[in-house]
Amino acid sequence: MEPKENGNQSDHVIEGPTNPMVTPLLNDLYQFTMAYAYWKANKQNERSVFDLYFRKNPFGGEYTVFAGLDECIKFLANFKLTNQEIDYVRDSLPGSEEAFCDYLRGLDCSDVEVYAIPEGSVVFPKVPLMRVEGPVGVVQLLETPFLNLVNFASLVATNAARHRFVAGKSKSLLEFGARRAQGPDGAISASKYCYLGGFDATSNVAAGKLFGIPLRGTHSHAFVSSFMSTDEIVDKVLHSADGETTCEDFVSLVQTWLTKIQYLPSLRGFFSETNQSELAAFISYALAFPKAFLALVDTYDVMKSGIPNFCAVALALNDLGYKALGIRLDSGDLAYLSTETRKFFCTVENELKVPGFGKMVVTASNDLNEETIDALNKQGHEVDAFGIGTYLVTCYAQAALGCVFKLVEINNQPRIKLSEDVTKVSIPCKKRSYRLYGKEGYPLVDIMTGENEPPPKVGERLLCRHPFNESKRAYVVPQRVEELLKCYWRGSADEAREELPPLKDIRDRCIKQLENMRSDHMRRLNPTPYKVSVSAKLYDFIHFLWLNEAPVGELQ
Ligand SMILES: Nc1ncnc2c1ncn2[C@@H]1O[C@H](COP(=O)(O)OP(=O)(O)OP(=O)(O)O)[C@@H](O)[C@H]1O
Ligand SMILES: O=P(O)(O)OC[C@H]1O[C@H](OP(=O)(O)OP(=O)(O)O)[C@H](O)[C@@H]1O
Ligand SMILES: O=C(O)c1cccnc1
Ligand SMILES: [Mg+2]
Repeated sequence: MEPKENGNQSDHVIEGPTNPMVTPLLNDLYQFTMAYAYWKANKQNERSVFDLYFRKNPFGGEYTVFAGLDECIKFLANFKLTNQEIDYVRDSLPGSEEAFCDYLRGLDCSDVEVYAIPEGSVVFPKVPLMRVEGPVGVVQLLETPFLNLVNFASLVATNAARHRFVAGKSKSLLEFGARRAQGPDGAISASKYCYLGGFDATSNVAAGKLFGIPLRGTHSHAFVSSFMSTDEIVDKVLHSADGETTCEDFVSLVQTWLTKIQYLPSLRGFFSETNQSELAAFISYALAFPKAFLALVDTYDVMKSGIPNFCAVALALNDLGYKALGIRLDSGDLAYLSTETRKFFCTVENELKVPGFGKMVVTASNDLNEETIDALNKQGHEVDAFGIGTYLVTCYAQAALGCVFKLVEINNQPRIKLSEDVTKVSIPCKKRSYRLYGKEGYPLVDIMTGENEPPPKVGERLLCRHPFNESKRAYVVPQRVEELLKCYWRGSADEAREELPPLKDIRDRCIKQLENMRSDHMRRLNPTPYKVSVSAKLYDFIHFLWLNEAPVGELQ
């Protein structure tokens, strides 16, 4: 097939969502109830526009990472109810007419359009992340699945981005959450979106296979405590890295090194007998993975056993031309232990003249989160990599993002949802949104306009108004204008639309955008809110509609 007009369109079929449980029935009953009632009222084909957006940034921050779009498009492109599903819906709507089943049978997304902000973008409250337009009967059925696909994805991607922010660019961040995640989809989604939000790797093998995320891992305490003594090691042979020499008894070589370290002038008296079952475990791991030796050093005593044992094995490997990778700490005071470990490594490097030994990787894990990493930074530490599970993947600090899906127009008539709580009032109309950049290259403000208003122009002064607060407004002269909503679906996979980029590209976009935010929006304590605004025209219209729709009270 030839590429279509704009050249950035993909010709292939869009595969289904990652999770086969994502079907049209992954929905709230009321969406089907409404679909039936729309159909009964012969309204099902009325052209509707819905906005998907959130109202407040999570984790006490002032930014959010948008994620989940790719899965929404995959869902929509394959939206079709099976006969069994239709039978089940009919049985769930007592008294529904058989002809409704024919309607459901014919339902697909060939008359739906989706405009969205590119996945991996930094986004802000009230600005539509997605604008979904189409026959109200079918678009109503997209609400719950879309919210399900976007809410956790964006929340966990933001959580990952926040962990990255506090850890710093130079640290490796490993997602270790599969065992603690909320079920299988919680685990797979967390691995995918933590990578998107800036993690480097996952321990989750299925996620590695599904999404090409780099896999990383160490070993557990079970492996260490499964060994009793070095007598268990039967095959002690290890060939050198270049294959030219053979060490017949690697165990003895390690033991010789252990004695040497013990008597190093600056380590004399530092440790005496180390744990021999731990030593056996380390030697066995090294024999299995001589090119990638690492060790969990806190099973018995980090400084008196784990670290000396690890160094003895690493030095023996070094004799044979291998470079050990490093250690993992999983308990205790991680600031103190990582610093002591680094000192030990540097002493070995200097006294035994082993270049690079002091630079081995120290990985830390154990109930880590933004706060503990921040505390470690303040104390000073020597951790190079953080392995993070529970707090990251369960989004322990905030349970949900709270994205909503609101009707903003039907049959070309703008609609508004009023609320006592002004933050819950929806912004009506089919809109366009733009990000305006200032002189220093940072984004200054997002602005929403009516669909037919002329776009903001570079160098032209523009009034940006707070959507609900009359006194809050500012003139902006943008140095760059970026239209935020792009077309991701226009009825079929063959119509001109944005590509669904590979996960790695989405991650790169996310990292780049986060780096380009002004630092006061990003700081953890009392960050400055990013401004979200509407054009003067849209402001006036919102308030006109508000007055029109709100009944006037009568005092008695
Ligand atoms: N220097 C530090 N500053 C602040 N928090 C730390 C520091 N070192 C470790 N932590 C955190 O303190 C908590 C210690 O938890 P806890 O007392 O359960 O573990 P532990 O006793 O070290 O190990 P175990 O898992 O064997 O019980 C963890 O959340 C860990 O991330
Ligand atoms: O602490 P998290 O951030 O969730 O990271 C994952 C944890 O999983 C492992 O612990 P394990 O399952 O062996 O349990 P334990 O640490 O509670 O003993 C690992 O040793 C980490 O401590
Ligand atoms: O590879 C690891 O070290 C790991 C993986 C999952 C959970 N805890 C640790
Ligand atoms: Mg643990």
